[in-house]
Amino acid sequence: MSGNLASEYPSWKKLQQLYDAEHSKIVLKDLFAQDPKRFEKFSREYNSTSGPDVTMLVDLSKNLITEPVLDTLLSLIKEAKVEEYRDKMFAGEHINTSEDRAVLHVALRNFNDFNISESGVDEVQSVLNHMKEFTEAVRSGEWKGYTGKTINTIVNIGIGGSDLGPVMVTEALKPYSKRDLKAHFVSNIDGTHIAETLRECDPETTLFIIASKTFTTQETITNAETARSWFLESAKDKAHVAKHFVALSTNTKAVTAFGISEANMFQFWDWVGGRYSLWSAIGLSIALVIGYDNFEQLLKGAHGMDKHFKETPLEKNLPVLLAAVGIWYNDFYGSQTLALLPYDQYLHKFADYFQQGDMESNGKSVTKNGSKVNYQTGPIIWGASGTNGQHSFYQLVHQGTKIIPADFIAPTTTHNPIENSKHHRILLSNFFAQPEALAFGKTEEEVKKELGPGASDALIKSKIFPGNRPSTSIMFPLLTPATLGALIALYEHKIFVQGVVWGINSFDQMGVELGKVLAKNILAQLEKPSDVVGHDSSTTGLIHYYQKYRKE
Ligand SMILES: O=P(O)(O)OC[C@H]1O[C@H](O)[C@@H](O)[C@@H](O)[C@@H]1O
Repeated sequence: MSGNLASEYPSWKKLQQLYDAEHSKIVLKDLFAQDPKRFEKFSREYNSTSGPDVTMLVDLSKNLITEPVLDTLLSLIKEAKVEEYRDKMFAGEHINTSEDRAVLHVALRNFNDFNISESGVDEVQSVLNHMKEFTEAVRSGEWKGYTGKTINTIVNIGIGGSDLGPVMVTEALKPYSKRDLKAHFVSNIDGTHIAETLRECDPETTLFIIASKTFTTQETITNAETARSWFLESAKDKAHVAKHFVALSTNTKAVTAFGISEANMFQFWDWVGGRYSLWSAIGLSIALVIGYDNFEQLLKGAHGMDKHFKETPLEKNLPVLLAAVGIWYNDFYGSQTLALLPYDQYLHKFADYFQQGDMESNGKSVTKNGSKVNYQTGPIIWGASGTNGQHSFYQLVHQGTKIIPADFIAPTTTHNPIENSKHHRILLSNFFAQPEALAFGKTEEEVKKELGPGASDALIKSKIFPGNRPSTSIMFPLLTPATLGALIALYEHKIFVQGVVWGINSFDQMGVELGKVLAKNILAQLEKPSDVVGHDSSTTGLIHYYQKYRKE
């Protein structure tokens, strides 16, 4: 994050030479045949050294790497001063230079371990205490709605980082949830989202959580106002809002102007980036659903990974290793994407979550110094939970023209061992089989043997799997709150490492601004065709079409 161009580091040049000279010889089938210890060499086991026990296996051996390649990637990471920038982050230095802010999501899950001095860090525990007290009051039924009934429904209204984390984690940790507390998440400005949600809510028993770091986001404020009007249609008296609306924000002024008292506001700080905020007050819906103690386990699991990232040498450091292989594909093989493929239904929102986490962080094309990069930065993140993806897009991953690096993620044990864990055994056999098929493929000879004499050449060719398609496999015993915390932190730090190497600022999001400004301008012109000025003919034509056919 020095702002240097990655392509100027000596190791970058060496990697290019290695790629040019070696990549056609990096054939997984041969590498495994030549080295019976390849798995031992390229897999790492993580065991937490603080907080709850978390173990995880990260197997990098099915990646298109050799020891010289990995060593050079690690040298690149050293040359980019990743360790120095990591320590700056943990020390609270303002590494988000464009916004002059510290980047301290790690302080939200620190529990007084690392010494971090930045204003607000000393308030973290008191907000956690407030969250604990509040969640316990709601979950126990002690917190009553305006007619004296207990709360049985929560609606988190937020978007981007104020939505995706809570959605992903509450889904992932459903086995720990209070099943009689229904949770909804409203994000989209499309009125359908709030309208359909409100249809399932009773104003007497619903708690609205307005989650917005800035408390100015158009979608969230509009949805919150709609929810308040809907609520007041029944409750009538504005004084009842206090029992049914709470806010999670850094903006006290805007929260109180909305009508939510400071007592019902859960604070966080400008050094918490939206896409890194599930660990903050933004996690209130998570704590309500899974209980405060489980929420704390999530934080502690993440802290264990923070410690690992901060204290482990590069060659054993999991976020560093994931970042290294990602750079190899992204910048030398020319891969455009990374697929996240959890073989766990509870993680079905994991790829959606890291779409924002990774793409909003590293979707940049100028360095911190303002130089245009001459290499690829953040990958396109996508994915689906197994085995659904297999019956959808895996065809292209196996036999298409692109190289699609993929992370396969699975627990050894399921929360739902129904039918004697039969489902889980089938699921995991797919989890093991897919990376194997990707890596080793199926040769023409094998296809011919299978089809027998007389098979047409075209049929034979269509059944060949080229193989040599890379993947990383991540396993852990069970998807517990602490394990999930560690898994999320693993990817957060991977993103950090890559951002530092690419010299970009992973912690601003200037790219979301332009469209917002244009939409504001257009909103003021929607009334009549003569108001539509200052646009290209396409935009004008589209707005005119809307004006002609709309019915309101
Ligand atoms: O929490 P807020 O302030 O409503 O922001 C919601 C989202 O807005 C923008 O899209 C970006 O800034 C995101 O990073 C952020 O998560």
